Amino acid sequence: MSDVLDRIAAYKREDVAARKAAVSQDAIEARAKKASAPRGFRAALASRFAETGRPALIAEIKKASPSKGLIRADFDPPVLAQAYERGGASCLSVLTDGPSFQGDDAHLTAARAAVALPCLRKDFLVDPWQVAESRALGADCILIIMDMIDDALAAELLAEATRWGMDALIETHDADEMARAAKLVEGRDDALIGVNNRSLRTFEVDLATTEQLAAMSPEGALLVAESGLFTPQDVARVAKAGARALLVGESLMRQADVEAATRALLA
Ligand SMILES: O=C(O)c1ccccc1NCC(=O)[C@H](O)[C@H](O)COP(=O)(O)O
Repeated sequence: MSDVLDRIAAYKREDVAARKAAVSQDAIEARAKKASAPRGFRAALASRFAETGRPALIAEIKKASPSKGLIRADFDPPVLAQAYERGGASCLSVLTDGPSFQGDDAHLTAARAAVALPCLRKDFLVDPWQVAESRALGADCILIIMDMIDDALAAELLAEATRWGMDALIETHDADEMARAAKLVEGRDDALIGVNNRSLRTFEVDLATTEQLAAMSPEGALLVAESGLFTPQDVARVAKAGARALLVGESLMRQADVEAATRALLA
């Protein structure tokens, strides 16, 4: 039986085929060219880390997930984006996948318009066409999930992101994926490598994943610890392992006062 990640990949391929049939490559590129200029996503994380010596926060706008179901009923992306910005986030991550996360492309455009922060389009990319689509929506960074695609497609997505002036967060979860990611960014000085503490196949979360993989992260890459971060102690643990940025969704999304919770997590 296929697991969640395989099911997501399957429906994404169908969805993208339908989107491409409706909007050609030329048409999506014309839209991408009209989008507001990319905001430096990696640069924002690097400069916050350089200023404070502490990991910078990528705060996630996440309504629901396959592992947790509904996370936040009172869900207003621009209001949440502003609370995150006031609370000290350096960047946003906005889920745009509908079937599994109750996300929407409009969440990204509305959140980005409400703040000055760079935004990651948090979605499952299985076709280079989606990179231009992401830029057309205003995204400043895309996500490349190594577990979901082969090396050739990962290289194409990364090249497309670079062509559009966007950053790419390259997500890994085990040693093999980290080795593939390191090869992918060989010779680059702008790598942004994520370690997801959650298995996207079993949903098991373990912060030891960051501790184990950090040492394998290529030199010069900015390391992002993703998922399962709830307390300042969790933050200190992944920082000690070498994380220079954090990607946090659920623990902040569950709080009534998102701005205060963001401040408290970073305190
Ligand atoms: O969150 C899930 O259940 C999930 C399931 C399948 C694929 C991806 C999934 N999440 C994406 C993420 O990586 C997280 O949204 C992100 O790292 C924030 O995690 P958290 O702080 O634990 O909400």
